[in-house]
Amino acid sequence: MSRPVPVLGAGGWGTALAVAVARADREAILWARRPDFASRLAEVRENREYLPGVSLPDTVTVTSDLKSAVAAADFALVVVPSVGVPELLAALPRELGVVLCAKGLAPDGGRLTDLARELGLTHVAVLSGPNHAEEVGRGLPAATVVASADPDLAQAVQAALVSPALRVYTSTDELGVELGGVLKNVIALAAGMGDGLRLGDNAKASLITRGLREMGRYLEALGAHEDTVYGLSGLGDLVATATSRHSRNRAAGEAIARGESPAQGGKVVEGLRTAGLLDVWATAHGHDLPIVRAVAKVTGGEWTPAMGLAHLMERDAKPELEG
Ligand SMILES: NC(=O)C1=CN([C@@H]2O[C@H](COP(=O)(O)OP(=O)(O)OC[C@H]3O[C@@H](n4cnc5c(N)ncnc54)[C@H](O)[C@@H]3O)[C@@H](O)[C@H]2O)C=CC1
Ligand SMILES: O=C(CO)COP(=O)(O)O
Repeated sequence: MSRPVPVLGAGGWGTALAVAVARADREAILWARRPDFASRLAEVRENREYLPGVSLPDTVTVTSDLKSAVAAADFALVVVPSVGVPELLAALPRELGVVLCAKGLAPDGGRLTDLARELGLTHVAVLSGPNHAEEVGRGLPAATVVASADPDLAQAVQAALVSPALRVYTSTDELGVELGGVLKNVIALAAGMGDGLRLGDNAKASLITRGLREMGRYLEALGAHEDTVYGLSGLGDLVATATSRHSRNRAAGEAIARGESPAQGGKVVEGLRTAGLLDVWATAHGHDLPIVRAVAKVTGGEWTPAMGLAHLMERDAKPELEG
């Protein structure tokens, strides 16, 4: 019999993934950090704070006991926001496989997969794609990709999630899949600012296209497979996030452009943290990431959204395919 799948983190995405595991006819153990929150979720069977309207199937159990959650597992889905990933990984048994689902970076701006390996975890994978929790939780059709240097782990994760509602692909390009999800949040913030400034459909399409190009340049510089940026974790997630009413990153950008707080009701907005980390990386390594620069300056409070727009529109004219 297949072992239960621990899903560590009971926000919107962790809850939706636990439901997806149940839909794949596997038992899920949903771990929440706060005992009172876990008790309430176990009783009410609906995550009213982070994913309202989605009932937990009977095959999802809820706990706040991390040790027991992972005790019988081969691998766990790690679904807390990137700021919480280092502490959680440090508390896991070294032999456990970890599937990193956060779309953010480590505190030093590095990759979460590198951090996992530095902590002695050797079975590492990432899961990423155009996957709004609100839709996956409801069983609307979606596709995603699990990438790992360890093909057995990638296939085990695929088997634990695949169902008629969720098509799960595998990839060996862990770096490309991981960083696509990180970058697209920053471009989605810019798209939201465009929405807030009422820049129109041409601007949105141009931003997505040039954003994809920027993502491709960054991924290539770091050694990703050249096609990954055009896959689910790149183009797919960029379109889903930059255009969706569900996206917190897009909504945060829109709020900033309206002069409001970017906070999204206590839900994580990864791009706000990522933009500055990526801009520092680009400056240190001599890479030109103009959209990242504009978003970092605006979210850092140095530029207004209008100044960010001018930074992008008034750059030197050049051939489309050059950079
Ligand atoms: N919401 C979505 O549709 C998707 C989110 N993601 C990614 O998944 C990650 C988690 O996002 P969501 O579930 O949406 O977040 P959320 O904002 O819905 O919930 C965050 C959850 O993490 C908990 N948490 C916060 N800080 C923590 C810490 N230091 N340690 C442990 N738990 C902590 C909170 O109590 C809450 O339960 C993010 O990196 C996000 O980019 C990826 C795909 C889809
Ligand atoms: O990653 C996501 C969809 O694939 C969720 O995006 P937001 O974090 O912007 O809501």
